[in-house]
Amino acid sequence: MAQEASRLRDQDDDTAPHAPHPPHTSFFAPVRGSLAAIIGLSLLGAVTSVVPFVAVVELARAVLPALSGGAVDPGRVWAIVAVAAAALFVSFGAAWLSGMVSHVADAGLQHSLRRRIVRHLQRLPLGWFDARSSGTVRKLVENDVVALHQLVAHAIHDVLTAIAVPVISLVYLFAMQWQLALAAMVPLLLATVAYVLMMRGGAEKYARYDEATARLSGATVEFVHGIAVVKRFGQLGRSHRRYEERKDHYVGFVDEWTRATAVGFTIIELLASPVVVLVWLLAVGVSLVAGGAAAPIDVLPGLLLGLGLTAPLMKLGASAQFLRNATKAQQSLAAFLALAPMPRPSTPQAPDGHGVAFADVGFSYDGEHRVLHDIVAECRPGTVTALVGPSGSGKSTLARLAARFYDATEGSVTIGGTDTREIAAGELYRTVGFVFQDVQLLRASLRDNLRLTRPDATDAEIEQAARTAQIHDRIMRFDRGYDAVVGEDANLSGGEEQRVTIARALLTDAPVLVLDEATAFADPDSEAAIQRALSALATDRTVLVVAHRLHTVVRADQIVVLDGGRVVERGTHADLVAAGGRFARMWADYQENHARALPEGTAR
Ligand SMILES: Nc1ncnc2c1ncn2[C@@H]1O[C@H](COP(=O)(O)OP(=O)(O)OP(=O)(O)O)[C@@H](O)[C@H]1O
Repeated sequence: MAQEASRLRDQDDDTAPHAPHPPHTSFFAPVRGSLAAIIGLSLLGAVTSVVPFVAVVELARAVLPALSGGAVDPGRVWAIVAVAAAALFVSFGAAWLSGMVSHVADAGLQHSLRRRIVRHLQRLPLGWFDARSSGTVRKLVENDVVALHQLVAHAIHDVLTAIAVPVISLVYLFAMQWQLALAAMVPLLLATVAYVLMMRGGAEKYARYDEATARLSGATVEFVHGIAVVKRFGQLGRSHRRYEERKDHYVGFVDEWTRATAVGFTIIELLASPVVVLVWLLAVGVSLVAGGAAAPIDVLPGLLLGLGLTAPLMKLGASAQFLRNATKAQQSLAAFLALAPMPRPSTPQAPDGHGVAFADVGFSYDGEHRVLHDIVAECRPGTVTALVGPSGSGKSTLARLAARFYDATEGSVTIGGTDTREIAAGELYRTVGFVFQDVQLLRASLRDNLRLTRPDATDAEIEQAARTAQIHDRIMRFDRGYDAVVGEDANLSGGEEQRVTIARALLTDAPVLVLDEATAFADPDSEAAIQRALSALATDRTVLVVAHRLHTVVRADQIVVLDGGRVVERGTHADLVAAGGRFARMWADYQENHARALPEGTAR
């Protein structure tokens, strides 16, 4: 087990495993020794748990002669009692030890698995997180790992015991009195047949059950989360109806399944119940004795051990559910760990400067549909480049390539002349900061949120960044100022949250900044504040902004117009308007539609 501990440590070693673990085989490999010990101990526990019953039979044989005036051998009686006591002791000890070993192995396995998951998460392309909710990650780290816990810590021991005890008992019974042994098998076989018949099509039923559960939880989350939006747009009835429909579907399915299996379960319970088994074995035993096929003492083993044959069957049913969950969890963990990590450079290079250049960049998310074609663009340090274009033209995708959320499928993205694929991840994240539409503030103080990417920032630096991002005054209006906790006493509007993230980006000191839809939530007042904050960001930095509202890019040094994943125009606002092309038409439309919404002082 010391070796196992070191193997688990090796798996956790952040520096070691460039070599990926083969996903399927390696889950349990580090605890293989413990698993063997659990199996051995469970079997030992099963064998020794039968011994006291055998001892009772032998004790009866030893003392019965006394009833007919015969002599009892006290030495033999004590020997039997000693064996029974020792077996009981070993049986309990083995069960205890097996529980200990399995829980220790399980704790190590969970720890190692969680770390593997987290480490793998760190290596996945950032784009993977774009397309997934935190629920996906939570399911992997929590539910799937817990499903494996049930397997290692409980199911292996339970299943082995549930199979081994009846098998050992039957072997003993056949050795003692085969007719009664056969009779003892009857309830067991009938209950097994009933169970198999009842569970026919079980895989499909479980799949439908899982689907109904997932649909119901989806509808519940949608109903609860979206309640404000839904109410506002008068859709409460519809959302509630969807929830009701899914709840009815779920309840209907469970009801139908329960009805279909209720009779079967009752029959199994009856067949397995001690009273029924006892009456059956007594009837068979009495008729065997009456027919002269067995002596009364030969019936005793059947009565004692026959009773214990069917009970484990019930346990097996519950364990089967654990095994099913563990198999599914193992599959989803294996699929996750098999995801290709972002390739790491073998000899990382540092960028020389912080200009960003796209050279003949092509990109496809799925390997089939190209969303960017032959993009050539250069963003010089100290300038703002705005990406504009119709919805779906590839603006966000191009911006994300600069932050290496994904790697270009063709061509290259360079920062300071160095291909982003050749820059070490830490260096790249220090170089490129991003503020995306999906503002992520943690449930922590505003101060901690601001210095998230630069933990050593001083209070003065934090305040300076907040002032530049036009959010300092708002923060000071909270009773606890910078110590106010987001979501507790610091409740911010969408625009205010964005200014906090801009302040955070300012503090990061990243020389390249990628901003996507940074003004999406803003009202006209906070939008003007955000514009001032963005201008502050641009000083000495290379800034790439994905812009929807064209007035926000009037002052950009360069506007790159995308359409259908291609660059169709580029230039300053004045150049492009004068050229009378694609941008000029977009600008004219925009002015017509938004003229009244433009904040004061905006170029028109
Ligand atoms: N994670 C993804 N997986 C697959 N396809 C994607 C993904 N993200 C975007 N796309 C597709 O790539 C194309 C470009 O999308 P992108 O979001 O870059 O455009 P956009 O110009 O930023 O659009 P919008 O202005 O609507 O945000 C679209 O066809 C979109 O459906």
